[in-house]
Amino acid sequence: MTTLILASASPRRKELLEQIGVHFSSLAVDIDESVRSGELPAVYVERLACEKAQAGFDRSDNSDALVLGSDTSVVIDDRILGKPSSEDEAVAMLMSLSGKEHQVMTAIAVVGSGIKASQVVTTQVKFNVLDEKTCRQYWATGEPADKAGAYGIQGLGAVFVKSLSGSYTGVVGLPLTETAALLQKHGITIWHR
Ligand SMILES: Cc1cn([C@H]2C[C@H](O)[C@@H](COP(=O)(O)OP(=O)(O)OP(=O)(O)O)O2)c(=O)[nH]c1=O
Repeated sequence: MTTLILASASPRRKELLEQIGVHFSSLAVDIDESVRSGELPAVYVERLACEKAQAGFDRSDNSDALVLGSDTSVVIDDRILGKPSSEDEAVAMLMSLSGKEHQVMTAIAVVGSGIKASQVVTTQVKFNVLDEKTCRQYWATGEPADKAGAYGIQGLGAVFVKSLSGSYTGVVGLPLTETAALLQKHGITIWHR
């Protein structure tokens, strides 16, 4: 049986993978997350997911393991929003999403011996109109700091979301339908088989 390693430090990704009954271990990887000049958002998230999976495979001492990596970015008008590094940046990100539709792109990638596969899952999210005071109060809760686009749909940030079309779990960080299919294709068992 192939063993699975999740190359991630994200508690959300761990919880999501546990949710579908997959057995795995985790490994934190550190890669350079800078965007290359002219790099398209979908190309960027897919490259990062592949680099995380590859870094996990290189670090693991089990060459029979399959390593899963993932990356999430919020995209508004083709601009990539990663994690905010300050209150002002978070407020600017949230205000740029206010009253508009944006995309959340999450890429998943697997790397194993002779295996390299990846996929990007895009979800459309419409935001309510926000005001700056609310954005500052939201920053003070601590929730936005470690999240792409400075919000968490699974937390207090749920009140900002008017509608969504696509993968809810993809927005949280790991699109479960596509992840289950990718893992099963490479010999990993999920809850039912
Ligand atoms: C939009 C959105 C993002 N996020 C999170 C998902 C990701 O964990 C994070 C984006 O950062 P990532 O760089 O994708 O991942 P990470 O640094 O948290 O973890 P890893 O170790 O796997 O690299 O934003 C939410 O939790 N909820 C949301 O609604």
